[in-house]
Amino acid sequence: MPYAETLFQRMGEVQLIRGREITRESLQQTDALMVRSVTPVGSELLQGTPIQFVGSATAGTDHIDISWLNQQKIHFSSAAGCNAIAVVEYVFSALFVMSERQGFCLQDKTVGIIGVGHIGSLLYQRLNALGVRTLLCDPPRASQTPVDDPVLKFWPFEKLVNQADILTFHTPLNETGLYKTLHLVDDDVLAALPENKILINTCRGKVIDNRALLKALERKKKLRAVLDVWDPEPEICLKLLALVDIGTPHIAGYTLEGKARGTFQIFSAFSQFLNQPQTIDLNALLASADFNLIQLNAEMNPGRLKQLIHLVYDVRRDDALLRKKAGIKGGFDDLRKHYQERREWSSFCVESHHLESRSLLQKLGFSVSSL
Ligand SMILES: NC(=O)C1=CN([C@@H]2O[C@H](COP(=O)(O)OP(=O)(O)OC[C@H]3O[C@@H](n4cnc5c(N)ncnc54)[C@H](O)[C@@H]3O)[C@@H](O)[C@H]2O)C=CC1
Ligand SMILES: O=C(O)C(=O)[C@H](O)COP(=O)(O)O
Repeated sequence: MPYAETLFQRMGEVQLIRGREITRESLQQTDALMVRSVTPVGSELLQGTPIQFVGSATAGTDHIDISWLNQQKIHFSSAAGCNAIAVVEYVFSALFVMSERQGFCLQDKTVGIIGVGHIGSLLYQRLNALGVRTLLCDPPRASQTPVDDPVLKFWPFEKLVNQADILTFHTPLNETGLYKTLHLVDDDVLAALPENKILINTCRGKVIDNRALLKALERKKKLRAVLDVWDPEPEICLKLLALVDIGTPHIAGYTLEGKARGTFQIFSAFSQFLNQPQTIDLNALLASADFNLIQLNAEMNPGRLKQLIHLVYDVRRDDALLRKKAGIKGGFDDLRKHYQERREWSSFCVESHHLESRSLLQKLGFSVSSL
């Protein structure tokens, strides 16, 4: 949780504990608890502790028993949308790797986005800017959007699965309920899936039944998978890793900006909870990126865009490291803890003579300037 110590010590004494090692005993003198996704928070951890505030510097909240916290009148705050840009940039990097390996052009494919919240809508915007056809599926939003809304058309899951060539998942993990996402992709969905689909999962491992996916990939069905999230983690299924095209250790959201925004969001919520609101400029705290200026001396085209995107972040780096370390005990967590700094596209300024190239890059989220 970058900057956590610097920020939270403005409010009191800070104790740092590893996320998987927090115990009830260690919280006996603690007023507020700030976690990330690896710490389950509920009665087992907090019953009998003086905790009054819980913050999670993450977008997902499935590790938090929110209804128990509400019952106990423990204030909870998470970091909605903090790492949406990071996940979208990860998906772009993976899409370009797959297009190169499979020899297709993204503009000839249809991308189905399942879950159109912070991440899904930004992905939709950026794919649109690139002229890639997208189909959207988000039943909770569809139930609130007027059916005749000309801008947003939501597809039922089964229909979208058939129509789209690439399926990318951006839902929360809902274990039960009307909008359950647990094993949204199961044996039945995989059996009915037409050939040559690409599945990308960057939301939660359990949204795809990993046992069913392994079986489908073993049957050598013409199916491709990109997995950042696994069931289980951190000791992932090595057989599954061997069969996916790209496998990474739950780092899709790990840009420095994304993580820092998470810390800032819960810090800001905590300072308001204490009635001591604070104004802090995130950009003033972030160090400038190691590289931040790129000169584009030709007009932007798909090949150059792929090169540029992989220059900034190439998902194959994380895939190679995971394949090397996943079999070693603690390897998955180690890669996450010592993650090599990754920056968002906006931290790179692309200089170009071409107005159209600059306009496209700007829509995609790069900073631009004219040469
Ligand atoms: N791999 C990583 O590092 C990261 C993973 N995540 C995961 O991605 C998830 C999505 O993140 P955000 O877009 O920020 O969340 P969000 O809450 O902004 O959006 C989630 C969207 O999914 C929709 N949804 C809910 N149930 C659905 C269903 N059954 N079918 C289709 N859509 C459904 C919601 O209506 C909402 O629009 C998070 O909950 C988290 O689990 C988020 C950030 C980083
Ligand atoms: O924000 C989320 O949701 C995520 O999945 C996180 O980015 C994952 O990172 P950790 O919280 O496990 O460090």
